[in-house]
Amino acid sequence: MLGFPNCKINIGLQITQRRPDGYHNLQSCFYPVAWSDVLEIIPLSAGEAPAPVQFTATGIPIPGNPSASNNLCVRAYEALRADFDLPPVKMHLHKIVPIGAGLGGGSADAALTLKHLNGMFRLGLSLAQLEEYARPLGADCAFFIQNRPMYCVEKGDVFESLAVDLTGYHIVLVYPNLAISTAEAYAGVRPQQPDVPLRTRLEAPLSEWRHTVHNDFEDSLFPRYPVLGELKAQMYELGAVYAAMTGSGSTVYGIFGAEPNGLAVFERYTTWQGKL
Ligand SMILES: C[C@](O)(CO)[C@H](O)COP(=O)(O)OP(=O)(O)OC[C@H]1O[C@@H](n2ccc(N)nc2=O)[C@H](O)[C@@H]1O
Ligand SMILES: Nc1ncnc2c1ncn2[C@@H]1O[C@H](COP(=O)(O)OP(=O)(O)OP(=O)(O)O)[C@@H](O)[C@H]1O
Repeated sequence: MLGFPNCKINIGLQITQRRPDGYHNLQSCFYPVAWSDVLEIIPLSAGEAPAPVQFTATGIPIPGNPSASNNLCVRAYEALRADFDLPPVKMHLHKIVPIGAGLGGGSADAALTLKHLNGMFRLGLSLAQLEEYARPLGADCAFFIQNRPMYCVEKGDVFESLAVDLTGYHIVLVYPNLAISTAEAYAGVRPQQPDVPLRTRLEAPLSEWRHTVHNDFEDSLFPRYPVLGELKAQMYELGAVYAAMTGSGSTVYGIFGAEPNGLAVFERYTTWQGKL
């Protein structure tokens, strides 16, 4: 089975509280974007399989993950195998979405692995049950089970509906070839309760977001990595209706009414553009 695990952006991100488990409570709109990896899962018969899962990867090298068994796709398989008599499989991941980029790419790979295994082997798991398997794999992972725009709270893995529809808008993403570790980014923030909840700000027209919808990680990361603020300013110079950094960085995105001219300013970086 072949699939295309897509990434996400965060539209606004308020970090409200440090939790006793070391994680942080947050409020954010998670929005799927079609920049994707490629994932293939093929069932094997027991005779052809020396190990339950044979994993290979190509494309962008996955840092800090030299052993295939650490890959989130393999961890997703193992999570299901703990509860089901899964046949052995061969998995190949072609990595395209930048890593340490605030795009949730690894979480997307893991979520699609859970969904494909559920379908291929008729495990009969509901979306809510798949989300339960996703949560321990990463705070972003459960979002990708339903993979639709949602207001995410707590660790980012509890969902509320939100009437934000950006269908038809054009998005440009720029990854400045700078990986930021999620844990390091969280260590630099000072959580606080916002004056106005993000939800209220997102319910106002998109044209107002520029002045109201904020990603709290920008406060600590923009001074440390000036390129991030420069990219955001360039998005507005090109005519973005809204621009921001996604998640814990380092990708910066701009939302435009139509495909903008002048994207050559980003040519030394890794970019992607398309329709929302
Ligand atoms: C920045 C976001 O992408 C926003 O969507 C997510 O909060 C990050 O989620 P993620 O990459 O799936 O995070 P995980 O792999 O679960 O956690 C990595 C590390 O980030 C920190 N972390 C993550 C999520 C969260 N709500 N609070 C945290 O403090 C913790 O130190 C954790 O050890
Ligand atoms: N399939 C995978 N894709 C990407 N990273 C993976 C994968 N499997 C395991 N990892 C590990 O996860 C780490 C990347 O996690 P990190 O959360 O920083 O990035 P991300 O998944 O690209 O998304 P984000 O920056 O939004 O959190 C890598 O250092 C790597 O060791």
